[in-house]
Amino acid sequence: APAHPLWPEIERVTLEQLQYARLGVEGGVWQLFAEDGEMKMYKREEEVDGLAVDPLKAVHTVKGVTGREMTHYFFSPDVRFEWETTLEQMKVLETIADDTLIILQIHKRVWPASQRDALFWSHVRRVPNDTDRDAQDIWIACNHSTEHHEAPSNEGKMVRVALTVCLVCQTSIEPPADGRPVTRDHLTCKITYCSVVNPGGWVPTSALRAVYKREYPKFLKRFTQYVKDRCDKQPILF
Ligand SMILES: O=S(=O)(CCO)c1ccc(-c2ccc(C3CCCC3)c([C@H]3C[C@H]3c3ccccn3)c2)cc1
Repeated sequence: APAHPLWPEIERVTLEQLQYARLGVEGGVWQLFAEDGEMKMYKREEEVDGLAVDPLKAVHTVKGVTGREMTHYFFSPDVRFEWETTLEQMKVLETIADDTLIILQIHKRVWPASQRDALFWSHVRRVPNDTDRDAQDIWIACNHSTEHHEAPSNEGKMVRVALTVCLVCQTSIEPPADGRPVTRDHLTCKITYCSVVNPGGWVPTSALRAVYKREYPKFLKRFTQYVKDRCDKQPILF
């Protein structure tokens, strides 16, 4: 494992997020707030210091792509502006490894909130499926707020959000009966997207919840469609 001071935290948070995502939406604590075809979005209403910090969990099933492809495009900074419509600026501050970056993002102003930025490490990893041997490996991408000397907290300029986000993907293959090669028609990717965003500064709770309700479904729908379009007619990456 790379000898970087953040590595123990990256390892711990990534595996914690994997377990958290795999809990699914049991227990009746999750409120379904948006549905679109296979995509179901749940939230829990929580406040920290009077700020709405509503954990979000979305489950979705996408045909024709693998978990490796889905998490690759989620992780890759090179394509982020192609699907992240709320992004204004992005800078890779540090490349810790080819699967681990530190990124500074400035998001567009989302009325009535003032403009915000996010500084986080971003990591993607394949996790062997420990429960089901003949299942495909699980892929996880995780973004978690961090500090960095090149992005000092803004001393009053921009509000910095704190976030922990994960995208966990499990691919299944329905093999063609007659032993023909596997094509994208035989692929199904089950996705769990989890996010906890602390807005970092005052936003009216009702307004923030309205923004979440509008932005998250749009975001996940657009992102998954982007990956399907990118992968269509391309060789499958397992
Ligand atoms: O999954 S990622 O890592 C993808 C890489 O970009 C991610 C996702 C979401 C955010 C984010 C950052 C700021 C806000 C708010 C807080 C107060 C005002 C802005 C929100 C809330 C508004 C919700 C939202 C959800 C989805 C997209 C945009 N907006 C979300 C950041 C990163």
